Amino acid sequence: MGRKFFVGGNWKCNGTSEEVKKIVSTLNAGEVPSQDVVEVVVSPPFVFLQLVKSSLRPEFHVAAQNCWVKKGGAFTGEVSAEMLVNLGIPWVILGHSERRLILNESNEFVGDKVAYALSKGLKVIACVGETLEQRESGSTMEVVAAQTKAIADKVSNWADVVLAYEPVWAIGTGKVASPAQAQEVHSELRKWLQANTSPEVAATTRIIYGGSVSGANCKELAAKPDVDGFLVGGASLKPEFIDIIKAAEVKKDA
Ligand SMILES: O=C[C@H](O)COP(=O)(O)O
Repeated sequence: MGRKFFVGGNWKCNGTSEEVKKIVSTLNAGEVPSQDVVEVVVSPPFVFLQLVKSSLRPEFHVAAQNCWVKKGGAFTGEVSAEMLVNLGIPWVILGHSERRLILNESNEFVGDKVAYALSKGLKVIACVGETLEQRESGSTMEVVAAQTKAIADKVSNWADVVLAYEPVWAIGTGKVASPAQAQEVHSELRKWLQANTSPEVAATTRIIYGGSVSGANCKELAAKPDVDGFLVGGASLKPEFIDIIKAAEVKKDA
């Protein structure tokens, strides 16, 4: 199938330059599986992207946490896809639930952003996920399918997309989805891709899990067949991120 394990570290709105340097030196010193086995991408705030890019070990890559929905111009406070490309930033996270829920980014807006970023040559970590209320009302699949559809409607080439399933109730709460819960949604998302894009896209697109992933729970999650990696928040700021990267070995041995 060839889905290389993918571990993203989303640093969110955290860090001083001193802290960032410390995290980078921990990452640089970490013993991790080779890049044939795992792809690692860390996502510092915009202002630290260059610092991280220039000091991080070369086999790890960087991602921005957002970009503007179309060509740059009179959009105060925004950063365009063109700027990221110009600075050699290969990845961008789009549709994170913190942006969907706090900044009111709609499914369609996220779909437009993903399509525009891809058209400029960026690779995209596209996030989907349900709230606790939606899960409890039984609409998890309906919600994540609608979020994925808004992307699929505008995107034909999925080769540069990693789909991150991040249940909102698990983000930053310490309440991780069980491996079975993650597997269930990932498997349904893969079925959705099979039915609505193509069997090839379904078989090759990496679907990663995010929400309170830690050094302690990552191996069990990684053992599930449709969990192709992680998008890690809080733990990506800590040395245990190295242990999470090492969870890729679970797949190698599978
Ligand atoms: O993008 C990462 C997710 O929001 C997960 O964050 P967390 O690992 O702190 O729960």
